[in-house]
Amino acid sequence: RRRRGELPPGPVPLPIVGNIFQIRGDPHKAFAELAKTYGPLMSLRLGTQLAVVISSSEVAMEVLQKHGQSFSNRSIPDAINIHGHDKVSWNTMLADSVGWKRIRKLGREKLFSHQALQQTEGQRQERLRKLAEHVRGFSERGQVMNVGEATFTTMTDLVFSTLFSIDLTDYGATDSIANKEFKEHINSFTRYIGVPNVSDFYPILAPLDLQGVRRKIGHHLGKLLDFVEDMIQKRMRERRESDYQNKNDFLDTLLEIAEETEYDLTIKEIRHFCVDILIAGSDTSAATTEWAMVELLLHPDKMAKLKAELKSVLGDKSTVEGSDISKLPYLQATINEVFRFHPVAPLLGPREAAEDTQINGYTIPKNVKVIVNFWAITRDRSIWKNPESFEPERFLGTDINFEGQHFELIPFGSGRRICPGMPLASRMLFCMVATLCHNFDWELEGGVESKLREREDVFGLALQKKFPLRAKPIKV
Ligand code: HEM
Repeated sequence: RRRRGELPPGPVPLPIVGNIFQIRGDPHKAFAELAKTYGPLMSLRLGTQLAVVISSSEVAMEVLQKHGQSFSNRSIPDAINIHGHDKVSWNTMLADSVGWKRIRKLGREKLFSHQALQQTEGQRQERLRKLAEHVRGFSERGQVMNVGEATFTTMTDLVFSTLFSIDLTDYGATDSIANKEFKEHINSFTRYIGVPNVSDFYPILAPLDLQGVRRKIGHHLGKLLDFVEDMIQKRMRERRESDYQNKNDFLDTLLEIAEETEYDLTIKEIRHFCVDILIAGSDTSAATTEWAMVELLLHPDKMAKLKAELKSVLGDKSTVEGSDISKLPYLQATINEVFRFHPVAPLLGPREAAEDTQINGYTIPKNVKVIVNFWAITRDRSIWKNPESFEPERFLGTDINFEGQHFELIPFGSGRRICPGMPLASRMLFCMVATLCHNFDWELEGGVESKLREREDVFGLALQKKFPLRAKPIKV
């Protein structure tokens, strides 16, 4: 029995800095190391701020599901408090606000439902066809290609075309300058969001923005907002023309909704909402695809099994559709294993306690930051045999999936705040990996040394590869 109000155990904090110096290197790894001593429910003091870190699937279920109501708000980094983004962003709005409930409903019913995704399937098929064509060019010239760059471009393109029906590589100027700039803004945004910020550890210093993180984020966010504003204004002009043909993309759906009264959606909200989707959807999906290709290239036996399955199900078809996925169990097992082995959001989206809550006899006080260390769960030996090796077979014959009910595999989070883009992300991921593996054999550039560095990553909003994957495609 514990005293009411007793905090979860944790390392003794030093005056002023708290436990900051015990979090060296990547935070997910440092938290997992500390949890070996202090357990799966641990308190840390980061500067003046108290945080609670969860490191087991059982406690994750308590927090995200059983007490989900109390932990549905996000902990908002100071750097986001710019351009009014924190007030209207899907990611930061309070879970009991009218705005957040409305945007979730809209996502569920109008954008990411099975029917809505069927409507935008054509857009994605076209992008996948282009990807296959692009890779074929390299195979015909016998050249090594930057697979990471191609997956990022295609994923951003897939998200972009689902939103705006525009091919990012053709947008704007005669070459792909817009594409490069766009990538640069998304990459920089996600990189700076991952930077430990003094303003978050000592909120009293936040107005000074000592590291300039808010200013830098503001620059990139501003560019993305301007970019989307152009899209919206252009589309609104087009929609006023009498012969306008509906493009059936997210933007048309959102503008239609804004014209109705049921959702009470404003153009400003649409602007921030589209930027949220571009940021949340591009890097995460692209990094996961790149990690999938890395592991398949490092494991030729798994690649051979996958190719055999694709050949037997798809035959001569060169692209894969959403409806094919259920017939491809080894592909599903491979993607599950990639989500486990390389979780691109290792700490999910940090939450904040809305009220004092009792978990396992300890008290998590109101307003405290709550971090679920999904990475620690993916390395938990009591759940996974040989967690340090890549084995899709571990998922064959099990009913474990990533949809938020199996707490040992929650790459998209769980509960009320689960990733709304999961149905789109998983479709894009399955189709892209299948397209790259079904149509080509691959040779990894470099020898053993390059193989060792293939798994090095960089922490940010998405856990990215440190060195882009380079390999030679060979047309089959
Ligand atoms: C592999 C791809 C992706 C991964 C691993 C991923 C992961 C996540 C995670 C872990 C969260 C926080 C969930 C939680 O707190 O429980 C999240 C939130 C979110 N994701 Fe994703 N995501 C992916 C792709 C996408 C895509 C494609 C979109 C949109 C098209 C998207 C839109 C969002 C949004 C808007 C939120 C904030 C939701 C809210 O706070 O209500 N994500 N995602």
